[in-house]
Amino acid sequence: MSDGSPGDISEQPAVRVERLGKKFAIYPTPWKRAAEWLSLGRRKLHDDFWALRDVSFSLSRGESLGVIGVNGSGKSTLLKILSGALYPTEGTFVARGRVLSLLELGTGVNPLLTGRQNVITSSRLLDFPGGYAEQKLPEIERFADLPPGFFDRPVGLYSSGMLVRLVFSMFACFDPDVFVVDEALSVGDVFFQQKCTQRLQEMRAGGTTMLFVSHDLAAVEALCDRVLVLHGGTVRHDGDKKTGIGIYYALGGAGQPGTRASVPAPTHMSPAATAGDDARVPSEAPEVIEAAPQFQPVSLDLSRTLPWQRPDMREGFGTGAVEITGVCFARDDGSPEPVVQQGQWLSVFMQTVGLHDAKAVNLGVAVFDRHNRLLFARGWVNAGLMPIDMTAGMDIVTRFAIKLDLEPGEYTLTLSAGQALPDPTSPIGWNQHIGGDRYRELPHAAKIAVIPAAGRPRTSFGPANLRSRVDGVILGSRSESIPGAAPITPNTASTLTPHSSPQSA
Ligand SMILES: Nc1ncnc2c1ncn2[C@@H]1O[C@H](COP(=O)(O)OP(=O)(O)OP(=O)(O)O)[C@@H](O)[C@H]1O
Repeated sequence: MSDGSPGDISEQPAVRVERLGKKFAIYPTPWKRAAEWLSLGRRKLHDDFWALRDVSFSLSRGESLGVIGVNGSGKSTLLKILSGALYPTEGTFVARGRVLSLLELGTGVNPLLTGRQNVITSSRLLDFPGGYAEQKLPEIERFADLPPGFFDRPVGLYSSGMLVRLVFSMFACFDPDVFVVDEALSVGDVFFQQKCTQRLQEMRAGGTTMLFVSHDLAAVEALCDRVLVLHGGTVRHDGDKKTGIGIYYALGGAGQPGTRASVPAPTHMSPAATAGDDARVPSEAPEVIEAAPQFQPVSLDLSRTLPWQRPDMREGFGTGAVEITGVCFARDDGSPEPVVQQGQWLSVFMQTVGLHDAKAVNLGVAVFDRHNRLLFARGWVNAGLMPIDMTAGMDIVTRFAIKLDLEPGEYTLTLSAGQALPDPTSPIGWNQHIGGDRYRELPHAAKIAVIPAAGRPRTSFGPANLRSRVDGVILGSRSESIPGAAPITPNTASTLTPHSSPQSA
């Protein structure tokens, strides 16, 4: 029940759900449904199934709730009720203001109409005043950033990614009071996902209340203030994210994180890695069972022509004393595709040219995930290279070799030329933070991808494969004091002996 009445909405919860329940009738066969119908209610030939039971919570204006739970826990049922697509069997809910929902993306979009016509039709269906959609059209078209001409082509010709772009842009620009979003967003490419994350954060800051259903815990972390864990249709947790995510894991959630991304297949890659001081194994690290990349300083080989591309400069900023003119990549086999298997190295080459005098230039690269989270940043100063005074016409190529032991997916690179600041307290005399004034910075200048490592057992889960060790020690048999526990025998003890499959160090 959406309550569009004005009043002082800031005082009241934006969404209030009380003892909500949804019961489905499950018929063993279709004819039993027909037979029950023909009996005019005299015979009950179905089982009742409660997909949701006794769910209560409330959300303040501008709050963002992540709804998580294992498959079939009732997440979509809850959000469909709140979006008005399903009636509850019991309980009540109030959502103040305009509720827009991205659930089941594409429903409600007419494939015969163009993107532009769909925006206008949707605004009428949503009861916006005349002229509202026309006024929003430029913003929607700009945000969707469809390939040239597609905004005026029938939506039936769109790819799934283009459809996501259109529908998200339309609903985000329609300024909802309550926005219901689901995993549909994971369909778009990494640039668009980052744009969506940023937009959702702006909407939150502007007072939009959000309900976000996802199995993607990174998205929940990035976008939500609070987490609701559903299990078997009931609430298991309503509160802080960390506890909620722990409960979700304990209930068997996120069994296969991060394997959804679809990225191009790699060409052959040699197993040997290239240089990088990160390959050094700390003294306390265990023996490396997997053939670990060796640290071999490699001089920058510029004898061959590098396949420079122009970086994406659309979001660039800075004083302009230095320009970043090119970016290109090299994998271990020398091929230039920016796609590597998990755990392999990618060399990122950055070309920088001085346009005016620029003091103490520190050149750096940063890796961002699809939720725009900074995963890694490193520049000359971090790597122990001295910043350089650049003059007009000076041409510098930097290679950043990075071991991409990240979960499969797409990532973006930000390239920067900043001004390093002297810092007498730092061991190298320079402030090692990447922040500071920028001669030039190109956010999201290029895209890279990580794909699953073929034929290699997965040695960890989560966004990054951190260096780690796992030890097990049997202290003795306590099976008598633990009811139901199997006794520890020499056989089970032998399972703690490292087996021969490769492990990460
Ligand atoms: N129309 C329906 N008729 C019968 N059962 C249904 C119907 N819709 C959903 N269910 C059942 O209700 C339960 C909750 O479904 P729901 O789609 O809300 O789960 P979910 O948490 O969104 O799952 P997932 O993560 O797989 O999308 C499931 O057991 C599902 O089979």
